[in-house]
Amino acid sequence: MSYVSEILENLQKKNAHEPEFLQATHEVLESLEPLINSNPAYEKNGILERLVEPERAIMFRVPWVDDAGKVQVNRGFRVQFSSAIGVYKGGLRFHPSVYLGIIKFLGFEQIFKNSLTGTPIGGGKGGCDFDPKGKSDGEVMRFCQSFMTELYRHIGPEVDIPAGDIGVGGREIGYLYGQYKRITGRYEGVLTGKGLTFGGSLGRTEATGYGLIYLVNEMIAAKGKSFEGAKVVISGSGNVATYAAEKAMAYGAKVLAMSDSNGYVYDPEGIKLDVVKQIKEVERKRIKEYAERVPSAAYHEGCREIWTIPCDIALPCATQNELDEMGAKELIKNGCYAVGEGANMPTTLEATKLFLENKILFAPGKAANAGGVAVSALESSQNSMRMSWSFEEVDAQLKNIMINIYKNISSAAAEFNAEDNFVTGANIAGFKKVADAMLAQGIV
Ligand SMILES: NC(=O)C1=CN([C@@H]2O[C@H](COP(=O)(O)OP(=O)(O)OC[C@H]3O[C@@H](n4cnc5c(N)ncnc54)[C@H](O)[C@@H]3O)[C@@H](O)[C@H]2O)C=CC1
Ligand SMILES: O=C(O)CCC(=O)C(=O)O
Repeated sequence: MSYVSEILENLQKKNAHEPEFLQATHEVLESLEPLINSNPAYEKNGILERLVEPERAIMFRVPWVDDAGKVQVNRGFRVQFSSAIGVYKGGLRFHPSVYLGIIKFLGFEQIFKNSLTGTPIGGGKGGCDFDPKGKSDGEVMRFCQSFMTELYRHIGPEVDIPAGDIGVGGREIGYLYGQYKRITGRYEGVLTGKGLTFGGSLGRTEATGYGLIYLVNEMIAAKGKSFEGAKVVISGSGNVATYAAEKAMAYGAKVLAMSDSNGYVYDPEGIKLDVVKQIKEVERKRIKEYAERVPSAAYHEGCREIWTIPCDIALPCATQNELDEMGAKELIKNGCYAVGEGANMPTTLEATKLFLENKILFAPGKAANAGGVAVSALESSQNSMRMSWSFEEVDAQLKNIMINIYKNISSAAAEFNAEDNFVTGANIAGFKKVADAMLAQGIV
């Protein structure tokens, strides 16, 4: 049995109840096989065994009192996966589906993504099975304060720097930051995605979505295509989806549809983003509202059918495994030529395989959505220097980082005889730097 197969078998035995973690590790390890086989030092030093086991996984009780005076208890997590190349860095997700397996898959992906950014940050992720939907501001604040009352002892600007993810935006980061400061008495860059009045970076809100478009633009330009006049379908209507839509439109694309976990809206005249922002960022309502406000749009129940809309470019920006084999078949049948993952692991393994077999240009999340964490790293740098850069400066650095990521993943793919397979390219390019740091640091 090969070294990689042995690791995969052990992973399966030890993590049988964590399908998302198994999916993420399988995808990475299988594509690393040629590199691993050509470098015996990786096996000799147990690089893969160590890489698939988090350095530390913290699980904790989060008690809080709701508006009716009832005590509620949620389960919180922080998985500090790898510090080989820098302090742990990765978002916090507040969603009822959160359990250890989701946080481990996200933390594992984060290791390679953070490495690809070219900035010195290790991989981590955290979250809670708390559902912010339908909660009052007071409830969200009390929950965040309780969450931080445990988390604060495990994080710090030289240790672990959390940020946002699903269900954690500016409001939540503000409450978390306030509680950290109150407990520790320290004003420091312990979180990113902060408000602009207390150490946040211009451009962080837009970074993941804009970064996705910068990377996809490079990928399609290499084949003589562009966003100008392209029909684009984007799932989700949160942070990543909104700013991906904004930049795609700025590049001349028409965004035909967006969604949330209940359904999608299709607007053949092109999505009006100011309406989406009002509904989602200000009123925190469902995407269904869009069709009630814009006459050219129609609402459809069920979010998976969004992929039946004919388009040139598909951007899954909502959540894991939202684009399956059925969706992939529809997209391919309707002439879609490029897919860029704004979300983390939104495409199932079977759908990814179909895209690659059919020569669809496919940008995997760990490369395509790395712009968010890259600008988080820029926010940390600004905090350390006690400086604030202009939007233009941050955006120019983001663009540069995304262009470099594209160059690195495409040259890694070519080097391993997998031209235009950016899944292999991203895994190999992200892994190399981490593995070499692990080799240099001994068995730790
Ligand atoms: N916020 C960031 O900077 C980064 C986020 N990501 C990833 O991007 C994805 C989206 O995150 P955010 O936009 O930050 O979260 P968000 O909480 O702002 O938005 C999530 C959106 O997805 C929708 N959604 C949830 N489940 C859905 C489903 N099954 N089908 C359709 N829509 C669904 C929600 O209704 C919401 O509109 C996640 O996978 C996250 O891990 C990745 C890199 C950075
Ligand atoms: O900005 C960050 O530190 C983390 C963003 C994130 O969670 C992600 O890249 O998935």
